[in-house]
Amino acid sequence: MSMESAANQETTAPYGNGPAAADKPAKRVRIHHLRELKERGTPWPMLTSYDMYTAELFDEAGIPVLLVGDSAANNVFGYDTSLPVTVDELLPLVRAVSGATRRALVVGDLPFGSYQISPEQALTTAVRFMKEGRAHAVKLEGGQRFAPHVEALTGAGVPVMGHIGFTPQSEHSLGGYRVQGRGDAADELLADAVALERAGAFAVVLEMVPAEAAKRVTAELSIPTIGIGAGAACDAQVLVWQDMAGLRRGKGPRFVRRYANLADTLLTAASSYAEDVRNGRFPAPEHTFH
Ligand SMILES: Nc1nc(=O)c2c([nH]1)NC[C@@H]1CN(c3ccc(C(=O)N[C@@H](CCC(=O)O)C(=O)O)cc3)CN21
Ligand SMILES: CC(C)C(=O)C(=O)O
Ligand SMILES: [Mg+2]
Repeated sequence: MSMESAANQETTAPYGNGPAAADKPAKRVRIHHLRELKERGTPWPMLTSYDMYTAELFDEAGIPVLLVGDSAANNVFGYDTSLPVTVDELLPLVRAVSGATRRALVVGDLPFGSYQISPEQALTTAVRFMKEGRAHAVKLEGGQRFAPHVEALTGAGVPVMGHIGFTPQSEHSLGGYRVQGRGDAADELLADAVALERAGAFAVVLEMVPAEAAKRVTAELSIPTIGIGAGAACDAQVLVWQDMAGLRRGKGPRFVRRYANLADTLLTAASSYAEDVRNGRFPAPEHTFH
């Protein structure tokens, strides 16, 4: 089969738009590019994604890094915290996102319980994310105490993103959603960040930390910092996509800005469809076969 007819087959797939990866050869974002952006002082965006449609759109929008967050627990599966989500639940989502992107670096978030036990467990889980999920990198929560875990992964060729500050997998020991790294804790935050960089992490998420502490960490590290509720001095920013696009209703965390109101858009669409079916206005002749 010629390349052209193979491409046509993709575009005439019965569902979806076909994998974006089929259109053109991949020019995947590389980790050293993120470091260059830091050196140039150019902030970059990261979003979560958990499915092929959002992955394809965010890739097209030029989001260089997509995170398949363990926040799928809250934003896909409807759990009240991120703790219950499993590797087996996340892997198909990672696979969907990596399969739908051409450029974005896809990071899989290791869920609670899948890496903390030992560096060996971390590597076993990370290998599943890379092989079965086709992730390009993985993320894990924790600082100095997880340096051996990060080393085990980077030593095996798995790029690792760290995550410190407020770490949702520890919300019960942290006593809820609270800003971390205030006062004396800022030194500990910096020590955690430095330990992750030394262990070979390629970037580190700073979640809900004072802007001053994030600024200091960002200045001290040569790898990019990615803030969520960590101020404008970070090298990059991340939001959960349903918060960014207003699909999730309710007030939500203070660090969110809404760029659309998908909740209202979908509610109106579904209500109009329901009304049309009930009134006999859908389907119309053009939707009907004879
Ligand atoms: N949709 C969604 N957005 C997120 O940002 C997110 C998730 N889910 N799930 C996993 C974690 C949990 N996160 C959260 C969740 C809630 C708050 C929150 O309610 N924050 C309040 C209180 C802050 C405080 O008490 O200091 C806020 O006003 O920011 C913060 C982070 C961040 N992550
Ligand atoms: C909010 C980001 C950093 C995250 O860890 C997630 O979405 O799971
Ligand atoms: Mg997470």
